[in-house]
Amino acid sequence: MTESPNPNIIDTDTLTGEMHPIRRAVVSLGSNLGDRLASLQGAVDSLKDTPEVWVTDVSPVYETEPVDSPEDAEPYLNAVVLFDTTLSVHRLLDRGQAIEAAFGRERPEGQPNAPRTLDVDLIVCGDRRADDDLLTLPHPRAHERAFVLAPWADVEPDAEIPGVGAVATLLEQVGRDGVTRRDDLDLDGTS
Ligand SMILES: Nc1ncnc2c1ncn2[C@@H]1O[C@H](COP(=O)(O)OP(=O)(O)OP(=O)(O)O)[C@@H](O)[C@H]1O
Ligand SMILES: Nc1nc2c(c(=O)[nH]1)N=C(CO)CN2
Repeated sequence: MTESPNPNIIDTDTLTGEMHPIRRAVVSLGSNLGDRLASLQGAVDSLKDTPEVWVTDVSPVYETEPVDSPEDAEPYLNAVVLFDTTLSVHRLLDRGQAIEAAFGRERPEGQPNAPRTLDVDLIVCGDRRADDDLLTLPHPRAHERAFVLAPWADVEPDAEIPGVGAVATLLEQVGRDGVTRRDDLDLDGTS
């Protein structure tokens, strides 16, 4: 756990001049190609190295059956990362996509949910909502995905998806089929 800065700090987006209060954000990490654990750890380290991002919690790792994926898709490793940030939500999206690219993420045309070395999805950022060509917040499918809800509930049992509901309740509804906590695997959130 890292100390968060003064919660009253208000920072300024250098690009837009917008002011952003500090917000608590959650990203979901996924990998089902290559060295899956190394990619997730790389994403955690990259988030920790991001200015205006203060990582507070890294969830346990889950091995999960591919959802809505090609028939021959391999199992995923999934985890979530909680952090405080003064970045705008679009900057967070950009940062997530840059981290995906740095770990070899490819986007084969016409193949939704193709195997990927690394996926970084922004799940929530405080109670911020977005619905534009680039970004939907809260993430529109997080509430139905045990591979997001189970690791999130482990590190923040009273978490809420704003406008949707409590993560623990959503997880009860969705169930834990297809998700297995891998206590033999560990992400280092402290380095
Ligand atoms: N909350 C969000 N987090 C990440 N990407 C988002 C979000 N909302 C919209 N997007 C958009 O979704 C596009 C496709 O992202 P990506 O290819 O990672 O999807 P995916 O992870 O395969 O599928 P899914 O969105 O179902 O998790 C991105 O280019 C991005 O602009
Ligand atoms: N188990 C699992 N299934 C998925 C995942 C994922 O991270 N884990 N990501 C997807 C698109 O983001 C589609 N399906």
